[in-house]
Amino acid sequence: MAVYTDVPEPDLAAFLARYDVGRLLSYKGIAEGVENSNFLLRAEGGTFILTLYEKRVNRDDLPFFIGLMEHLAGKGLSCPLPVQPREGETLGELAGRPAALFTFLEGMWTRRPSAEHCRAVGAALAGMHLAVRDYAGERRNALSVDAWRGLFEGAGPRAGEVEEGLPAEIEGELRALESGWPQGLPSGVIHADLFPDNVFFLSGELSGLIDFYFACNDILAYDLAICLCAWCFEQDGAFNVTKARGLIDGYRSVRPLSEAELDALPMLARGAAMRFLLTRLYDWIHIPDTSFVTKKDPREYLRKSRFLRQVRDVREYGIEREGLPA
Ligand SMILES: Nc1ncnc2c1ncn2[C@@H]1O[C@H](COP(=O)(O)OP(=O)(O)OP(=O)(O)O)[C@@H](O)[C@H]1O
Ligand SMILES: N[C@@H](CCO)C(=O)O
Repeated sequence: MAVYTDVPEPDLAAFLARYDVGRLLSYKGIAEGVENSNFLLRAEGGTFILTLYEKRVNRDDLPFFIGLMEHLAGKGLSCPLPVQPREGETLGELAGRPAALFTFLEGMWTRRPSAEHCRAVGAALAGMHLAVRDYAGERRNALSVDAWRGLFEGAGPRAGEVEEGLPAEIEGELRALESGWPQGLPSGVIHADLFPDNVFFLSGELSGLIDFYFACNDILAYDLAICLCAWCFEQDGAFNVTKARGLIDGYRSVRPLSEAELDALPMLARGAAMRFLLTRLYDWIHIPDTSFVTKKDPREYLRKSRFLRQVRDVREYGIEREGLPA
């Protein structure tokens, strides 16, 4: 479970005294998530999420993330809004860690996304891409194509323990990605981790997006490619074209994709599968089995990568291109 840092009640009460939220009524750790410690907190002034930023999040990036959520909420996008203290910085310190308080977002994430969920996610992602066009913050994507080889080397020879022949297979795919990675496509701030557990639905409607802690500047269509990987495969590994069509058409209903973006999508999707294969592989090898963090299976993304490597044209995702038959 993701509560790495214990928070003694007197420390929390002192932290909360900076805010206009009244007295602390209760708080409990949230088991989900792996990066940070999150607490559900009830105070006289309402229900909030308290986040303590753990080691894997770079302190210098926090103003970018917090500013981004403030910007998005200011544009009417439903996401956690950092609560402003009466005075001082939004980002405080609690139990020796950087900490901030956020508004609570109603809803639940869906474990069984439908094509309609995918359409809603596509539209919300495009809405985010439009909303961040005038966000001044910038953050390099430390997990983009130029970082994958380092991650792979960091996994080391033990990658072969996950599956025989895996190092050679990754090496071949990395070369293809490094030489064929698209250039010059529209870029901006992307979410970069918009998996089902980061999208809330309420009564069938999308109620908000959370977890902006991988957000960075990169190719906009790469964000859509990440969603394609995360939302459009069934649990048995089969690709679902109806979901892919929903996702991409949902996106295009808000922000049209250029021909160049459509052409690039198959390569971007291969890259997305590689990114999550490699980060999962790295954790699989380096996080001890005794850790309380549930490690995610890299083989899921290996299977997705294998499928996505066969795709030659975006129409194989079930969508139509203007002027071209599907
Ligand atoms: N603003 C919010 N409103 C309601 N629930 C929230 C909010 N923020 C976080 N949560 C809850 O906390 C959980 C963990 O949050 P989050 O995904 O941001 O953590 P994380 O450690 O960064 O996770 P990840 O491993 O996905 O990077 C969510 O699944 C959700 O249940
Ligand atoms: N969404 C990532 C975890 C990091 O947030 C994964 O499934 O590998």
